[in-house]
Amino acid sequence: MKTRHFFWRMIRYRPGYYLLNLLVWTLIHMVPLVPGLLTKAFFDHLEGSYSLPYGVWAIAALLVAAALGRIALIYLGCLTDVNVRTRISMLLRRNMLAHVLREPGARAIPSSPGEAISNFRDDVEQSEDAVSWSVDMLGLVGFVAVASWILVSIDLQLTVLVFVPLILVVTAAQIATARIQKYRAASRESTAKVTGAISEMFSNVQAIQVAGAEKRIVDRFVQLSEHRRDSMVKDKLLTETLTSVFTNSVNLGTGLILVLAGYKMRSGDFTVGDLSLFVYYLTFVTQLISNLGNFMTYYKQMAVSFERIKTMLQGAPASLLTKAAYIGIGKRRVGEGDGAAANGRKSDSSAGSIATRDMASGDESKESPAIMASIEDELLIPVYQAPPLEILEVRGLSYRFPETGRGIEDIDLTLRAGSFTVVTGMIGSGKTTLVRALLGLLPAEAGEINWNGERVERPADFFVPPQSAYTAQIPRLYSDQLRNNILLGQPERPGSLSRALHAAVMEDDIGGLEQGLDTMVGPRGVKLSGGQAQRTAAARMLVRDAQMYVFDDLSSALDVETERRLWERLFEERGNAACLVVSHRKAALAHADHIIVLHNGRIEAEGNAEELLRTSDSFRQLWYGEEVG
Ligand SMILES: Nc1ncnc2c1ncn2[C@@H]1O[C@H](COP(=O)(O)OP(=O)(O)OP(=O)(O)O)[C@@H](O)[C@H]1O
Repeated sequence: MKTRHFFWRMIRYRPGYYLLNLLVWTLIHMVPLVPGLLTKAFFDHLEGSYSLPYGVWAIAALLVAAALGRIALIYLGCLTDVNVRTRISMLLRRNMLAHVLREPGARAIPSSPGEAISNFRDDVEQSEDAVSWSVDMLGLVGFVAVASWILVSIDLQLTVLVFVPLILVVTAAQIATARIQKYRAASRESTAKVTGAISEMFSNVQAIQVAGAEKRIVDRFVQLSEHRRDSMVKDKLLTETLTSVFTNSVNLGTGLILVLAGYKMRSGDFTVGDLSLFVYYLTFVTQLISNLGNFMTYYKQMAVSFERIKTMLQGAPASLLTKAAYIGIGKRRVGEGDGAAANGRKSDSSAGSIATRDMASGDESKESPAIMASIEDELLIPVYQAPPLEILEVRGLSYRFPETGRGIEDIDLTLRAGSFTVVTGMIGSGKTTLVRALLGLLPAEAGEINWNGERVERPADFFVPPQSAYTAQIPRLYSDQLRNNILLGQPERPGSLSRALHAAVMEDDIGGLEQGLDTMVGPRGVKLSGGQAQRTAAARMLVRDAQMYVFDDLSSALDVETERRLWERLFEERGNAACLVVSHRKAALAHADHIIVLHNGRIEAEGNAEELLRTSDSFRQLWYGEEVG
């Protein structure tokens, strides 16, 4: 999609609001035609070349009325402009957010969170600015057309001189266009780097302190800020230089006209009223030129922002940015996820076909009313309930990180209901990548996943409760009560929370917290230990009754005894659910029906612990290495 299509689609989102804004601002820019003519009539009356029908006071009253009318219109224009701006920026941000939430979780944004914030904030604002400035054009061009016609009928030669600066300025702006884009891209990029560095610093304060790296980090921050200052100054300087070119070329034109008008007045061809009209209209022509320049600048800057936003989409069609959607203001319109679309998905889903569900959940490029849904509707997919798990088969699963070329290759895996499978291997052998690719948190490059023989087309949508639940290697807690961190919006069913807490071996920890489950935890609350955080994440997983539980190195922060209790309890409580566990600890390996040993992203050996101790060197190293360690 080209920038102009993006621009056009933003306008088309709420055409009524845009047209109203256009109308109001066209009137605002056209109204000054009236005081110009009134002023001319006034001076011509004084000079005696024209007689006013209702006298000088009527002119004064009309001038005041025109000024008041314009003030009222400008007030209205501010309201309509805010309405258009808000809707456009909310739509862009909403669609960007919906896209981020639909991307494979582990690669939802291609950059740092700080850079993503800059995309959400600055780049959206830039796009909104360009649309907002476009509404001035019609009124200003209309003003110039009517004013030109009036001025040409008075004096052709002088009128032409009004437009010479205009042509000069447009040419200058066109020449400077390439540079504006370059400087704007550089300044946006350097801003993103600074915000990225701030977010990294804030999230790694402890690591920086223990490494004694404060000075190095601050030096790097200063360097990035310096670079940003440099590129911002260039960007601003060029923008301001262009603005001054716009304004001053017209001022020069005004001077020329005044000189020429002086000669003409001496010869009696030109009245004081004519001069007042020329001078009055010229001010507004100046405004047109600088606004035209502003609009061109904003448009070019928007082109840069659009490119940056597109990189955030990671190859998804840019049309999804401007896809009509409900933004929470006013009434939902047809095709904006009025609930019917979501219900449609639900009923398709309840038919139980994994393939049907996939079609309904949508390919972004096939725009149909069914996918024109609000974020909530789009994310309401997990209502799907697959038939009870009998067998999950993974064939040829592959994923490589583009940055390092490392990952997993050609993985085959079978999980049966009630089974306990452990994935093990040395550090960096691909264990986490395997579970993430299986769950759709990374976009698998090849491979097939079948649930009871039926193909799972979109693992990211499918592998959520009640099909599966997952605990990541590094659990994230929110600044909220412990209870809410575990339930995460799920309604509390009688006994479910206490069962999950028991299975996750958390009762003693809860007893030790002054406010128990109501204790605030997370970044702004009580700091839990690594093991407590991991078990909170396990409880969060276990409170969701799932048919498959996936643990990524759950026990890495647990002592041996707690870990042993955890696996034992899990064994008792899991019912017929299948467990897929990433671990190299004996407590987990000893429970396993089946163990998969990964090496450099490939399956090196598999079997139970006894078999592997006989056949696999790597496995022996892992098994005995723990004892040595
Ligand atoms: N975000 C990433 N970008 C690029 N390469 C990555 C990324 N994450 C992991 N890798 C690489 O992919 C390979 C597999 O990593 P993975 O995290 O799956 O290993 P692992 O077996 O889970 O390791 P660990 O035991 O340390 O958790 C490693 O070589 C790693 O360097």
